[in-house]
Amino acid sequence: MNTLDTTPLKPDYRSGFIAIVGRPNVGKSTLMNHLVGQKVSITSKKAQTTRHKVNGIYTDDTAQLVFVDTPGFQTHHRNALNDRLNQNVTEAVAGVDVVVMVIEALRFTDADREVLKQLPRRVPVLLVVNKIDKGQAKDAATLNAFIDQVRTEYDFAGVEVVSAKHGLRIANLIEDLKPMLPEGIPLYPEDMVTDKSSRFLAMEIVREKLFRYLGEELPYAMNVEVEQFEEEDGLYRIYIAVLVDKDSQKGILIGKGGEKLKKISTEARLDMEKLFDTKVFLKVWVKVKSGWADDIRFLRELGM
Ligand SMILES: Nc1nc2c(ncn2[C@@H]2O[C@H](COP(=O)(O)OP(=O)(O)OP(=O)(O)O)[C@@H](O)[C@H]2O)c(=O)[nH]1
Repeated sequence: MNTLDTTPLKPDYRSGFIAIVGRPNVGKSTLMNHLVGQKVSITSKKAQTTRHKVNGIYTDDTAQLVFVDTPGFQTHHRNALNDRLNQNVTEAVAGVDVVVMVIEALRFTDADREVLKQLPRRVPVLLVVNKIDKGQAKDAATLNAFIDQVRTEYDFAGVEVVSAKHGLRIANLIEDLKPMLPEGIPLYPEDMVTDKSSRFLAMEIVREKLFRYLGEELPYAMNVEVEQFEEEDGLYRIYIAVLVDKDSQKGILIGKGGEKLKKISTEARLDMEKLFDTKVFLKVWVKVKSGWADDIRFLRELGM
């Protein structure tokens, strides 16, 4: 924490908060992971994997960019959980210095328009066109025509094109963002990439595995809770419960002979060992909690 005190005040140093918004699956988490150079948010091929906002922090000699990752918008699956997800988007955006609106190249939909509608007019919005590595988007004329079209939808402060997955033009994006931030000292220690606890990151890793290994709908009916997290002689002991709605879901998650749950736990443990740079003992088990997604009080207990 000393870093804050010892950081010399550089002239023109910039620092501030940036919200990354966009409809589900446009690549917000992938982008943030590249921006901060470490896996702090989770990614998945399925939509809506980001439930908590995660702060990713990028620091260099001239600026500190603090990213707030927001959950995607959810238009189907209406329940109390999704109402809170949408509420979180507006909350996360209030009070930031810049909004990064991520869209997919050559694909601008009503869901994107919905996101734009939620943005406060007084905050500058940088349009980031992601997935430029894909198909027709590689053709500059096609991409430019698409961008011109999207620019008619909103008064964007600027436009950048990237491929988050391949780390293309991420440095350009960082340079675009710097002058959009106010002058000021670093808000966090320079070596910090996230203000989320190890506990939170452990939970996110397990959630990512659930999305990766279960069918389309199932993970939406699940949540993950860290029951115990202990550090002892360089070993992390982590006990994680997966909460499901029904017995049948429990069966699917555990799999034949416990195989699926074992695979999920093993992969999660390996990711955690890499992230925490230490040995991890991980136990994941399944609990049935009927109707949890509609129980607001329960969501609060989970910190949502
Ligand atoms: N081809 C290509 N795929 C990408 C790119 N960026 C992200 N993806 C893929 O798009 C999918 C969704 O990425 P995420 O980062 O999880 O998207 P998200 O916007 O955070 O999604 P939610 O959490 O649902 O809001 C994943 O399969 C990524 O690998 C890109 O630049 N190019």
